Amino acid sequence: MRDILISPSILSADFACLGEEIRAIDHAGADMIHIDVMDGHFVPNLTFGPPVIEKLRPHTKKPFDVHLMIAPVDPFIHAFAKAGADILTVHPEAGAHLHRTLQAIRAAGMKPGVALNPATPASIIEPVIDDIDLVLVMSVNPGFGGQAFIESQLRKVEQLRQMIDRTGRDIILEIDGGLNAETSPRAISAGVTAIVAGSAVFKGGPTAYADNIRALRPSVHA
Ligand SMILES: O=C(CO)[C@H](O)[C@H](O)COP(=O)(O)O
Repeated sequence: MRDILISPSILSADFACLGEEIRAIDHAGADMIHIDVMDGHFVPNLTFGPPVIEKLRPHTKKPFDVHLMIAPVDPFIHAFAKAGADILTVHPEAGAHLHRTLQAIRAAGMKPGVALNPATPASIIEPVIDDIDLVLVMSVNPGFGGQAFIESQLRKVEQLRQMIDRTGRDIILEIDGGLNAETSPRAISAGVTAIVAGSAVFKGGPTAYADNIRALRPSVHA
């Protein structure tokens, strides 16, 4: 049985009190904090950048799992490292030099990750698999919380599970979009080791967060 990490997406948190929200999900059992950075160009939505992340950093010791939905990425890598990102995940669709970007993320002291849009094949990972610590399968088109899970992404998870197992390395296989108590066990059975969830964690307010996180982490034998 694999340990499953739960990484609540603060996209669904109350932006007026993000520090309190992060403390609440930390105490409720989150393993990482998933932070969605959107630029209104690579995706049709806007969130925030390094200055906000830097202000959030003192609110928890849990890793900041930062998903960049921005293009270009390279000019901002050092700003995210300085702000306190632990994992920095980028899209191959966002730039021409994925390998160079991943090297720069590691050189800046962070763990590099690659995110795959629903229409991007698993095979794009092959040439860089030795350079990454995380693969993020987007099970919705990125940009918004609360969308329906795209079933075809489970097949991609199975393909990536085999590719990762062949490396013998402990690469996190994460899925994001439409995860809830029904879809999460199926993603875990397909081979993910980390679940990102926004609306399913933040629904019901802080008193519900612990139960909501527990519901995403059933015991599944892999
Ligand atoms: O990256 C994202 C959108 O681009 C979000 O993390 C994701 O959609 C989570 O939201 P929900 O769990 O409500 O589907």
